[in-house]
Amino acid sequence: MSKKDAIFAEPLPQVSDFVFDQNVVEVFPDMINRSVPGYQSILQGIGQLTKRFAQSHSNLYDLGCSLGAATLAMRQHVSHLEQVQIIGIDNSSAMVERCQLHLQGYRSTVPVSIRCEDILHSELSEASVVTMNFTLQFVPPEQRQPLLQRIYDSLKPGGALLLSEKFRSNSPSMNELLVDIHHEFKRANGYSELEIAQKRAAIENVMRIDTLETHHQRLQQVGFSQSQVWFQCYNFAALIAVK
Ligand SMILES: Nc1ncnc2c1ncn2[C@@H]1O[C@H](C[S@+](CC[C@H]([NH3+])C(=O)[O-])CC(=O)[O-])[C@@H](O)[C@H]1O
Ligand SMILES: O=C(O)C(=O)Cc1ccccc1
Repeated sequence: MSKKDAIFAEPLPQVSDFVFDQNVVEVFPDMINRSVPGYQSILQGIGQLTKRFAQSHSNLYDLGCSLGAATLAMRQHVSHLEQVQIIGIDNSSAMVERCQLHLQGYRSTVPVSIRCEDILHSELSEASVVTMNFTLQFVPPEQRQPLLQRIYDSLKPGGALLLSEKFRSNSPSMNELLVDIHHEFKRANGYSELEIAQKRAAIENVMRIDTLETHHQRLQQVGFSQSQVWFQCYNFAALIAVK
């Protein structure tokens, strides 16, 4: 059981930019489950889609793997394949260390390696499935297209990118509605107004979110022939793009 997230529970004199440090690692499962609507459903879908798109003799990547939740979801669905390995990458050493410990608690015949690297500089090759479950939103906006281009180039024909993101609506009033019902979801999960406000202030400089239209356009620009939202709850969505 992970500890309860109380990172923003007390008033802070100044809210600093959010970082994935040891304090966040300790509460991460509780934080993500109480903050991201549909997180468990998305993990289940990542498992299902991995089963369909993973190929023998290929690499599967989990970019921004945190504690390896998507890595585990993927791994459960590829044991019938030959010569596959899963590579999880995260640039937070605290996350990577805890992820490695966590994965030791599960058994599988599918090899997994977890690397502490910046995904902007990782080598990607021979991929059949690349998962970015709420990671692209932390990449500087101008780096997103070059990163997606490298992902596209690393994919084998028929390979897929599984991309989950918080998004904003083009319409200010519809955006306000989605943000508001997401905050209501957080309140229902026990976060106070203060926690919601301080988290928002901490994250606004580090998490720059796009519209779904921008995501679809960018995926098309780098070469994906098809992209489709397969899950949405409030302002959170999961897309698949196929090479
Ligand atoms: N440039 C980067 N290079 C590597 N890692 C990065 C980078 N930028 C951010 N990260 C990492 O991306 C992760 C984002 S969390 C992903 C959840 C997970 N996918 C899950 O399925 O539970 C989502 C969230 O907390 O909102 C963090 O662990 C960062 O260290
Ligand atoms: O914590 C929140 O309320 C957020 O919106 C941040 C967030 C967004 C997407 C994944 C995890 C956390």
